[in-house]
Amino acid sequence: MATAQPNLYSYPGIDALAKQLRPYVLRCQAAALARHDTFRIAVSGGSLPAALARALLAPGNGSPEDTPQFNKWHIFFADERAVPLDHKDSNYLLLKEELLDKIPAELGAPTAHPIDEKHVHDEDPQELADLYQKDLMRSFAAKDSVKLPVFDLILLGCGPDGHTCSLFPGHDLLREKDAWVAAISDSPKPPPKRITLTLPVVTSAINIAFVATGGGKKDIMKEIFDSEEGRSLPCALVNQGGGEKVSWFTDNPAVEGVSFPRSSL
Ligand SMILES: O=C(O)[C@H](O)[C@@H](O)[C@H](O)[C@H](O)COP(=O)(O)O
Repeated sequence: MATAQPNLYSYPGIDALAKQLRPYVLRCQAAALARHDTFRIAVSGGSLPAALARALLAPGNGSPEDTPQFNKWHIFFADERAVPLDHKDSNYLLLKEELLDKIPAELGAPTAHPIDEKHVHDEDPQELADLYQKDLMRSFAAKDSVKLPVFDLILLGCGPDGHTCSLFPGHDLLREKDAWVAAISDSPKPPPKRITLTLPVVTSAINIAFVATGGGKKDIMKEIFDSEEGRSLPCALVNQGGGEKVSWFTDNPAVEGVSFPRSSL
């Protein structure tokens, strides 16, 4: 378990947040391309795709450091709902509409890794999770040769109950140690059937970033950052497991009243 603290950044609003999220993501990109000439990331649903698009689709200064090289990106899903890819609840559809469809051709096209939609209507989403894990194995080498996939960056949201990915407070899935991808059939946030990266995969990433905005988040942010009782919340477990690899991009209303010290970039 990591000992160093996560970084908590706070900005006046979503525009200022997006301006800082962009160089953060692009620094992660540069380090990943230097390491293995590919940038492997995982993204969540909710408000995250729109924030990411606001950061990355803004005009840059044209320098290589400030330019997304999307043709080197492999985008996986931190969690996904067991619905067809054109369903309104699909995180893939959300990312496609918010970001993928809007990337100018000259920036190249990322390789997206959606779920296998042939299995979205199965009674049990386990097959969907197993197939997604196989997709990860193809990208991150066979599971036997690497214990866990190491993403260059995982981008997460924080639910009002402290969930992240589809890892919900008090759920058995939080104890999963072996699987890379797990199935859940009783998600408290609809729709109930989903797949999710597991906690060990999330905390093994080289960089982990949360985006949390709006006054609706301030109570749960206090629990996650300031209270003992909040230590078992999924977001707090990511903080404990990821330590200084974790960065929170928030706006001021989301962290109003939070005493945890702010970092600056
Ligand atoms: O597919 C999902 O349901 C999400 O991945 C989920 O974990 C989300 O990130 C949080 O619920 C925060 O959502 P907001 O960013 O919309 O608050």
